Amino acid sequence: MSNRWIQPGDNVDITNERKKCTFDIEKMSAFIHGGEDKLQRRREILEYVKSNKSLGDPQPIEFMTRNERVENASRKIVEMTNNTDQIDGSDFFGEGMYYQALTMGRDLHAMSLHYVMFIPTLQGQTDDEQLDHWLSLAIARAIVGTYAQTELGHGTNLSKLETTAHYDPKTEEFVLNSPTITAAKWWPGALGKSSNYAVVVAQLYTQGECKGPHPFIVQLREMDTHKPLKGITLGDIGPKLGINGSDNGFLLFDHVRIPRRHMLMRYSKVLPDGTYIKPQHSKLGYGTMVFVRSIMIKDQASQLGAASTIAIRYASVRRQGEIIPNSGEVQILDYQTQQYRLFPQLARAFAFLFAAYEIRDLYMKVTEQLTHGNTELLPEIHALSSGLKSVVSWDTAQGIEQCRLACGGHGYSQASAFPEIYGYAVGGCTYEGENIVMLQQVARFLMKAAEEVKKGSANLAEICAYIGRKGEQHSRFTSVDSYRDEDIVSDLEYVARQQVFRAYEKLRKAQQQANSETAWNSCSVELCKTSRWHVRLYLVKNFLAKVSTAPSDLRAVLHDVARLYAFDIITSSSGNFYENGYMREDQMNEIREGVYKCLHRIRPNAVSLVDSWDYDDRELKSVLGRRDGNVYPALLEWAKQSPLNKTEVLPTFDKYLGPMMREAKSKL
Ligand SMILES: CCCCCCCC/C=C\CCCCCCCC(=O)SCCNC(=O)CCNC(=O)[C@H](O)C(C)(C)COP(=O)(O)OP(=O)(O)OC[C@H]1O[C@@H](n2cnc3c(N)ncnc32)[C@H](O)[C@@H]1OP(=O)(O)O
Ligand SMILES: Cc1cc2nc3c(=O)[nH]c(=O)nc-3n(C[C@H](O)[C@H](O)[C@H](O)COP(=O)(O)OP(=O)(O)OC[C@H]3O[C@@H](n4cnc5c(N)ncnc54)[C@H](O)[C@@H]3O)c2cc1C
Repeated sequence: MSNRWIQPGDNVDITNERKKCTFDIEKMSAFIHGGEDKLQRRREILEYVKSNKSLGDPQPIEFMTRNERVENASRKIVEMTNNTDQIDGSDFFGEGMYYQALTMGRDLHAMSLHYVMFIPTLQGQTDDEQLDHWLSLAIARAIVGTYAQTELGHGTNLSKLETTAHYDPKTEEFVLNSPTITAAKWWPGALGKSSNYAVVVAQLYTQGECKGPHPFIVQLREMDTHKPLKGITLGDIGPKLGINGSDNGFLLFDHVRIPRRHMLMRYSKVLPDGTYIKPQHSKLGYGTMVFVRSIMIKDQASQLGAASTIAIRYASVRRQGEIIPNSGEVQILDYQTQQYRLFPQLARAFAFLFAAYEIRDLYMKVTEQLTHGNTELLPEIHALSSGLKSVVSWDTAQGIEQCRLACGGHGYSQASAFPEIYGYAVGGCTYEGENIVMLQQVARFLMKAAEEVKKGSANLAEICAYIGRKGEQHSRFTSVDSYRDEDIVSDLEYVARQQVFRAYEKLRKAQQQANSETAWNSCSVELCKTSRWHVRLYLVKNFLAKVSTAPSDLRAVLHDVARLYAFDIITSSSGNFYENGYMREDQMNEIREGVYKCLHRIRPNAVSLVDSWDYDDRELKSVLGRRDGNVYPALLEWAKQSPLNKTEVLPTFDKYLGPMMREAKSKL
C-alpha cells in the first residue's frame, strides 16, 4: 500500500513503523475527517496556507516577546481574513477551524472572539433589522467585536453580574454603568487593545425593575483614532498561562449612553415607552455559550489528537534502554508502560472527535427548530454540551500532560509544543462555564429524569433512556474476547444508572432535612460523579456506534481503539462495577487483560493511526512530533534560534558573573 507519510531522508525507525501499517491510511483519514471530499479540501487549504508566506511566522513564536506575539498574530489574522475566499465560510466547524488552526496556531488573536462569539451572537440574538445593520459590518470587518460578559467579581453566577443597563424612556437610551470595581468586565478575548465593539451582557432595568442579564451591542473606541470613547476605561489584563497572542481585557463604564435599539432584541425586547417583552424561553439569551461549548469539543479533540501524535511519533524514534540485555536499545514505544500511557490518550481523542460530530449535528437541529420558535430540544443540548465540555476538556488537559511526561526531558522544552498545547487547551476547563459548575447543570437534567422514572413515566429523552431501563443484575460475559459491544454498553449503563439513583436518593433524603439549595450542595460531589458517568457512557456508546459505520477494512483497528477507550474507563473505576456483585473479579481481570491485548494490537499501527489524523508539521508546530522523525538535528536548529544565542557572550556576563569570577580568582 502506498503511504504518503513516507519520504526519502526520513528517520529509519519511523519509516519502519509506517511500513508495518495494516490499513489504508488515506481511507482512515477520510473517515476521521468526514469523507474524501473533506480530506481533499483540507489538503487544498494546507497548500494555500503554505504558499502564502505572509501567513507564516518569521521565527518560532516561543522566542517572541508578548508584544511581538500580539503584533504577529494581528498581522496574520488580517492576512488570513483577507483571503477567506480560500475556504467555504459556511463550514466554520470544518474548513474555518482548520484554516485558523494552520494559520494562527494555539495563541488566539485579535479576532478570535469576533468569529467565535461576536458574530454568532449577532446571528443568534438580533432581530431582522438589527441583523441587517450589524452583521454586514462585522463580516466585512469594518468593526471588530468581542463578547464581554464575565466580570471581576462574577463569571459563573450570571444572575449576579453587576454591570447595569438602565432604560431612559425620555431619550430612548440605555445607560451602561459599572457601579463597583467588581463590575469591571474581565477576561473577554481581544477586548484589551484590539476590539472597537463588544456585545456587553448587563442587568437590564426598565420601569424600575431588574429583568436580569441581557446582551447589548456597544461601541467602545472611536472609529478613526481607536481611542476609548468617553466614559469607557479599558485595557489588557496581562500575561496568562496560555493564549498570550490574545489581549484579554478589562472594561469599565461610567454612565455611557447607547440607543434603545442597541439592545439585541430577537427574544427579549424593550419598547420605546419602557415596556419589557420577555423571551419565549428564559435561557435563549445564553445561546452563544451553547454554540461555543459545542464547537469546543472538536477543538479539544484536535488538541489531544495533536499531543498524541507528537508523543507517539517521538516514542517511535527515541531509543532508550534495553528490554533484552545486550540486544540493543529499543524504541521507547515498545515499553508496555509507554503504550499504557499514550494509547488511551489517542483513544480519547477519537472518542471526543466522534462526539464532536454528533453535537454539531444536534446544534444544527436545535438552531433550525428555534427558527420556528420550537425550544423543545434546548434543555437536551444544554445538558449534553455542558457535560461534554466538562469531561472532554478535563480529560484533554490530563491527556496532554501525560503525553508531555511520556516524552521525558524534551517534553518539558517548548520545542515539543506541549506547553503551548496545554496552556491553550486547559483554558477550556474554565471558559464557557467552569467544569464543576457545568457538570451540575447536567445533574439537574439527570435528576429530573430520575424523578420521571420514579413517577413511572416512560417518556425520557433518548439520551437518558437508560435511566428508565431495568437492566441486568449481573454482567454476563465470561472472556474478554466474547465481551460484545452491547455488553460493554449495558455494563456502563448499569454503573451510570446506579450512580443516578444513588445521587437521587441522597438528594431526596437531604431535601427532607434542609432547603433544596443546601440539600443540593451537600450532594454535589455525588451529583458531579453522576454527570461524568452519564457523559462517559455517551462517549463510549457513540464511539462504538461510529466504528460500526466505518468501512469494513478499517473496523478491526478502530474497534481495538474503541475497546481500549471503554476498558480503560472500566478498569480505572473497577469499584463501581463490583458494587452489588454486578461484576466478578475474574471478569475485571479479563477486561484488564483486554487492555493489554488492545495495547499489543494497536502497537504496530500506532504511528499510522496518528498519521491518519492528518496533522501537517505546519499545524503541529512541534520539533518532537515532526513527520520525518529527524528530531535531534531539528532540536539543535531550534535551540540556535533562541534570542540568548544572538551573541556569544551576553552583556549581562560582564555585569554580574564575569566580575564575580574575576574577583574570586584574584583572591585565590
Ligand atoms: C475563523 C476563526 C475560527 C476559530 C475557531 C477556533 C475554535 C476555538 C474554540 C474555542 C476558543 C474559545 C475562546 C474562549 C472563549 C471563552 C468565552 C467565554 O468564556 S464567555 C463567558 C462564558 N460564561 C459562562 O459560561 C458562564 C457560566 N454560567 C452559566 O452559563 C449560568 O450562569 C449557569 C448555567 C451556571 C446557571 O444559569 P442561571 O444563572 O441563569 O441559573 P438559573 O436561573 O438557576 O437557571 C438554571 C436553569 O436554566 C437552564 N439553563 C441554563 N443555561 C441554559 C442554556 N444555555 N440553555 C438552556 N437552558 C439553560 C438550566 O438547566 C436550569 O434549568 P432547570 O431549572 O433545571 O430547568
Ligand atoms: C482563557 C479564558 C478566556 C475567557 N474568555 C472570556 C470571554 O471572551 N468573555 C467572557 O465574558 N469571559 C471570558 N472568560 C471568563 C470565563 O468564562 C469565566 O472565567 C468562567 O465562566 C468561570 O467563572 P469565574 O472565573 O467567575 O470562576 P468562579 O465561578 O469564581 O469559579 C471558582 C471556583 O468556584 C467554584 N464554583 C463557582 N460557583 C459554584 C457553584 N455554584 N457550585 C459549585 N462550585 C462553584 C468553581 O467550580 C471553581 O472551582 C475567559 C476565561 C478564560 C480562562
